[in-house]
Amino acid sequence: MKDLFARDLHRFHRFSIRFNDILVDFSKNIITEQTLSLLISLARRLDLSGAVDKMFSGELINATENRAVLHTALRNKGNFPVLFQGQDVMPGVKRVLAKMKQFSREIDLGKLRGYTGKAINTFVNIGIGGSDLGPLMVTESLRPFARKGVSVYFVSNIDGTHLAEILKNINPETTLFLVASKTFTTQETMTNAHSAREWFLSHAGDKAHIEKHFVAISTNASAVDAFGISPANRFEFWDWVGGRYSLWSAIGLSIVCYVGYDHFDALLRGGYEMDEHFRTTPLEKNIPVVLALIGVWYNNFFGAHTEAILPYDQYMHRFPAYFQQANMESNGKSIDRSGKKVVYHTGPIIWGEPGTNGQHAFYQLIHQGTRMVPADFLAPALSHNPMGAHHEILLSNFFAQTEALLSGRDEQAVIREMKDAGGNSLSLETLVPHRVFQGNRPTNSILFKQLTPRILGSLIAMYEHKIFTQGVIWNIFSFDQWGVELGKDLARKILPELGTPDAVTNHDSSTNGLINTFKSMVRGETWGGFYNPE
Ligand SMILES: O=P(O)(O)OC[C@H]1O[C@H](O)[C@H](O)[C@@H](O)[C@@H]1O
Repeated sequence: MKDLFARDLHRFHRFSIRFNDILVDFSKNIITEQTLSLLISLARRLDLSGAVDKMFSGELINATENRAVLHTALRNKGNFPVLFQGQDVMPGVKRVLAKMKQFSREIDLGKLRGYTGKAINTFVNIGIGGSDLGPLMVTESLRPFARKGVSVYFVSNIDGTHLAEILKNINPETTLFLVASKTFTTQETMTNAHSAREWFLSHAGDKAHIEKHFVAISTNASAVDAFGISPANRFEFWDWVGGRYSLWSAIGLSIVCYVGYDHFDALLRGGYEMDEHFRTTPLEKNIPVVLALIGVWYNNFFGAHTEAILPYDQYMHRFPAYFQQANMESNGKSIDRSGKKVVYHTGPIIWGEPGTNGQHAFYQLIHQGTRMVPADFLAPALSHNPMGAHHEILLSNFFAQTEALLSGRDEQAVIREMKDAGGNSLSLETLVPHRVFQGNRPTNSILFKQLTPRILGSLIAMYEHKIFTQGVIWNIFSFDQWGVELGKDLARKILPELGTPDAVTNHDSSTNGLINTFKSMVRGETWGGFYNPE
């Protein structure tokens, strides 16, 4: 890469794209113009543009679930009709948005009141996976835009500790629970929702009060009824919204409660703007496409296993976790669209933490480890919390890290520096190889003006379309998630076994041993060695 930069003084201009208030610099990659044009030919050969049209026009591209993939309709600010099976989905989308807006107004006006007449000021989203990570990541990212005096909590884990710790902090009189589940059958969410309802009733007494304290967000009207939430308190969405792409739907209600409808609307606008960019920009200048192709380049030609997402913004601390689900659940597949096993690698492992924390934790491996870790660095030019030199220090680290990863530090430079610092010849010899940085480690830098709802919307949609593009290249179905089923099925079978006094013998010896030791620990037995079925 260093040579490529030396040979071409305009490399930054050639390999970066500006879109609204976002700059995507992909020049610090091991690519030339030829690399990109070959990768773009690959995308053309696989008819990426045709695939994009199919998604936006509501074809059943989620073939293994026989569903369309239309989360883009949820943020369709162009107001053009979006047909699904011959019917325009936009009137339904607008109806739900209007209901969310009205709900937001009622919060603003203090009209949303609990069973004792006090104003609701606490919102607890109960959901998991796509019904948790999206709204959680967005509310965290948009904290500077929060309504005054309002708090939001997220309960996802089936571990009772998650709910219990939140219940300690909230007042049933002023709390609204948002039960968010596409299917309304997810074990964790339904268990948490029932426990929250019991807790609420233990304070409020009368079941009639539930109406003021529970709303549901779901595609499953009858299950919502069965839970005891009235249709007036149900916010609907549709099968053509994938769980991990659903924050734009009514699943975003907790975002609306926390930051208000107008900011949610700006988030949708940002998403829409990126959709338009993705739909209409030639592949060479198309941000999600270029990022996707660069990802394919390392994944399939360099053997990179992972991709790091490193936001230099504390508010974005859940951004890597959100895209861990979006990406790994979408592209963690090994069967292609014709049902055959793929003969190449598909989705990478996604991980990351906010900078600069990561620098003091795992960057050592990124700089000097044996594996290539392509990394995206994201940072805002302006902080919401200007405080002394904090932001300049933060950004100096952002710039320094990608520069260090590109340039490294060779032996001569290490020796020079050590001599300048007065090292003796013995320490020179032993230490030099350890202090050399090879460099040539790829990064994308995504610099944006400020973390606003609109820019956040664009950044989320950018990664969504990157994932989509890679799914097309790898010829896999990105919108199903059959891989989460087996564990769920087995847990359902194991659950009743945990309550019986007898030892289990019907699993492999490890699983038997673990279950039986668990039972013995719960019974308070003293340690008697390993369980032996004989
Ligand atoms: O929204 P729900 O129906 O409760 O689903 C919640 C989550 O659980 C499933 O297991 C899927 O893996 C996720 O994609 C989904 O977001």
